[in-house]
This record gives sequence, structure tokens and C-alpha cells, in this order.
Amino acid sequence: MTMEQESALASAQRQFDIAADILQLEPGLRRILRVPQRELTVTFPVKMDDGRIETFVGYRVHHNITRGPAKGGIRYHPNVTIDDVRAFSMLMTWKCATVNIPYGGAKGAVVVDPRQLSMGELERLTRRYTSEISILISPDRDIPAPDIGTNPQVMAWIMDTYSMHSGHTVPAVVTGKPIEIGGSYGRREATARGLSYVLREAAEALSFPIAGARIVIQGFGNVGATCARLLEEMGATIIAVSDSKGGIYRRNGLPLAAVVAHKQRTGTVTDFPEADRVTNAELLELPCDILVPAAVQMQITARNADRIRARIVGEAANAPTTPEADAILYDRGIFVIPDILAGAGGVTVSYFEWVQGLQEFFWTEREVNAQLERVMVGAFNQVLRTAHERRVHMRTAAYLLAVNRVADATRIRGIYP
Ligand SMILES: NC(=O)C1=CN([C@@H]2O[C@H](COP(=O)(O)OP(=O)(O)OC[C@H]3O[C@@H](n4cnc5c(N)ncnc54)[C@H](O)[C@@H]3O)[C@@H](O)[C@H]2O)C=CC1
Ligand SMILES: O=C(O)CCC(=O)C(=O)O
Repeated sequence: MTMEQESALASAQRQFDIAADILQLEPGLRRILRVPQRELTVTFPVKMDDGRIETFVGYRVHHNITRGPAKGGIRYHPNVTIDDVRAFSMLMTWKCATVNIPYGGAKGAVVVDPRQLSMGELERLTRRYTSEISILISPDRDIPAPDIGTNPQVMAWIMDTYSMHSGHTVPAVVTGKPIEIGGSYGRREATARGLSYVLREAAEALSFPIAGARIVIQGFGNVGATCARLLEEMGATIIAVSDSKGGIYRRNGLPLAAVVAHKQRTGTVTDFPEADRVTNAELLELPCDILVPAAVQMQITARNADRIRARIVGEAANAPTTPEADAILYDRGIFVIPDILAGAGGVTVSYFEWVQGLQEFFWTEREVNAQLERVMVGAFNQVLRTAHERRVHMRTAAYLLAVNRVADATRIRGIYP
């Protein structure tokens, strides 16, 4: 297998190995942290609208629970594999540790294209999947949240199904719920808002303002589209965006509100009339100040890293860059804000939502955003300082902080004899 074909899991493990080597992690601890602690594969039936019974495969994986309950989103995607879910669960452990919130790492998935299902089919699939993984989830064991292909409505069905089994309402079993049933203000925008804070800090560190910066965004879903809006509010110019069908580019800036309306009307950004069409591969190589991968994994590899023409890459997506590409970007002076830091705004506000649910005491949006900014800016500065002190790139710096926190917790608890 060439490096290019390597899985997101192999890539995540190599990123971990780089940090483990620098930290001189004990061999036993290294073996524990390199693989998930627990994984569940479920095959379950769903009655379709035409009366057929279809079977679906789903997963829920816990990478590590040393620092707190397992936490991480649920992805509905036709090509998702168990190795992807293992990788993403591992990234969640490091993401929570990077921003120092008291969780371990988890991820879940169902192999399905949700766009092919009716609302009724989606609800039945979600409820049955929830029943199947209910042996793992609970407010103090494992708390799911949205990811690609899932949304607040899916979280509401998960909460309702779990609550039906419990005989009482359990809001803290999922985050990313609608506000009406215990969701938090600010959670829907949180991943993008957190990213906007660290992009602002990074631009300042590189001595250029966000206002006027030229932005390219891959992925125009919850995270990508919200990120475009927030960066535009900060004075930046969005010059290109894409979705799974392709991208659009306009040198002088896209009229964002019109692009959003076009996407709502047609289901894609691709044939927006007032812009040039580009492929997703071409979009990544456009000259810009900030490139935001906000779609799927393994997009920036040894194959295209030497053609990336951004000053900053802010990774909203999980695992968009391979270790080889990291080294190439670093040598070329491109500043990468890694997924486990740049994409941590979502889980941070999930943590706030969980705390609010447990206390049944709810915050204003202003309070949520102020706390999010405190966490993200604090973590960004810690990672930047570590990168300078250790003379490593930002990803390795974030891993050094995160892996060290999990290793310390493991040693202090004494579960590693
Ligand atoms: N939703 C959240 O709170 C968080 C999401 N993330 C990550 O951010 C990324 C985006 O997630 P969401 O916006 O929530 O998902 P979403 O399902 O709302 O949107 C995904 C977007 O990516 C596009 N896409 C899918 N495959 C693509 C491909 N091969 N090339 C280009 N575009 C493609 C889709 O068309 C869509 O526009 C994912 O990697 C996810 O893991 C990270 C942290 C939290
Ligand atoms: O909000 C959460 O709990 C998890 C979000 C997530 O899956 C991610 O950050 O990749």
C-alpha cells in the first residue's frame, strides 16, 4: 500500500507516534493509546416506506475514557468505514485534551446516504441505531453529537429513544439538540465560530488582519457555510466554496447570501451562475490567505501539498491532512491549525450544553460565545507557545499537549501499573 492510499486511522496513528517519540512515552502506555479501548458494530433492520426491510451497519467506538466520558459525533455517510470511526474516535480524545475539557474520545457512524431516505426512514433508522448502541451511551458514559450527515433533529430522536428506554427525559445523553429540548445557544455555529477565533489569532500571529483576507472553503455544510458567514462578518472575502458535487470561484469574492439561497434551492453550490466552476481538487490549490477544509478526511496529501497556495490552513474537517503533507506544508512556511485545535469549538460548546443539561441551568448566547472564545484562544496560545519552544509544527505541538494530558491522567489514576 502506498502512503497515498493509507487510511485515516494509519495517518492518525503516525501523528500520534511522532508525539509519543518526542514525549518518550512508555511502551505500554503507547500501546494503550494507539488503539481504541472499545468498539461496537451493529447490524439492524429498518422498515422502508415501500414496505421492504433493509439492513444497515453502524458503529460506535470509544478510543479512551481516562479523562471523562467518551464524547464524539455520529456520521451518516455511504462510504464510512470502521477504520474511519476508529481514527475519528482517537482524534476526539486528543481534541478534548487539547482544549482541556473533561472528556475521552468516541465516534459513531451508520453506513448510509441520508439524502436517499425519507424523513420517516431517517427517523426509524436513527431510533433503531440508538437502541442498538444504548448499551454504550449515557450522560456519564458516552455522549453523541452531530457530524457529517446528522443534525439537531437526529439528536432529538436519539434523546427521545434513549429517554423512552429510561422512563424519564434524559437531555444530557446527547448534545447538538434543538434549543427547545435542552440544546445550547451557539452549538449549531460553535465549530465554525471556534475556528473563526483561532483564524483571527493565527492571522494576527502572522501579522495580517482577517479583514480583507481572501478565503477558500471546501465543504458547504453546517461548518463550512457558517464559517463563510462568520468570516465575512469579520470583513474577509470568500472567493471559493464547494460541496460534494464541486466548487465555485470568483476572484473578487462570492455574493454569499445569493450562494446560500442557490444551495437551498438546488441542493448544491455548483451551478451558481455568477461564478466559475472548479473541481474540489482545483479549489484546494487556489491562491488565497486562508484555506478551510470543512468536508471530509485525507484531502491534502503528498500529492498536492506542494501546490497549496494558502498562508494559513484552518482544519475544520477531521483528518484532512496526511503526515507527509504536514511536513511539506511546514517546510513551505504554511501555517496549519490542526483539526484537534481548529475544529474543537463544536465539542467545547457540546461540553457547555452537557453541563447546562446536568445542572438544568441555561446560559445566554453571549455567555456561551464568551466562554468558547476563552477556551479557543487559550488553547491556541498554548499550542503556539509549545510549537515555538519545541520547534515543531502546530499539529505536533497540539499532540504533545494532548497526549501528555491523557498520559498524565492515566498515570495519576494508576490504571497503568
Ligand atoms: N458538526 C460539527 O459540529 C463538527 C464537524 N466537524 C467536521 O467538519 C466537517 C464538516 O462537517 P459538517 O459541516 O457538520 O457536515 P455536513 O454534513 O453539514 O456538511 C458536509 C459538507 O461537505 C461536503 N462534502 C462531502 N463530501 C465531500 C467531498 N468529497 N468533497 C467536498 N465536499 C464534500 C458536503 O456536500 C457538505 O457540503 C467534517 O469533517 C466533520 O467531521 C468537526 C467538528 C465538529
Ligand atoms: O460535539 C461533539 O461532541 C463532537 C463533535 C465532533 O464529532 C468533532 O469534533 O469531530
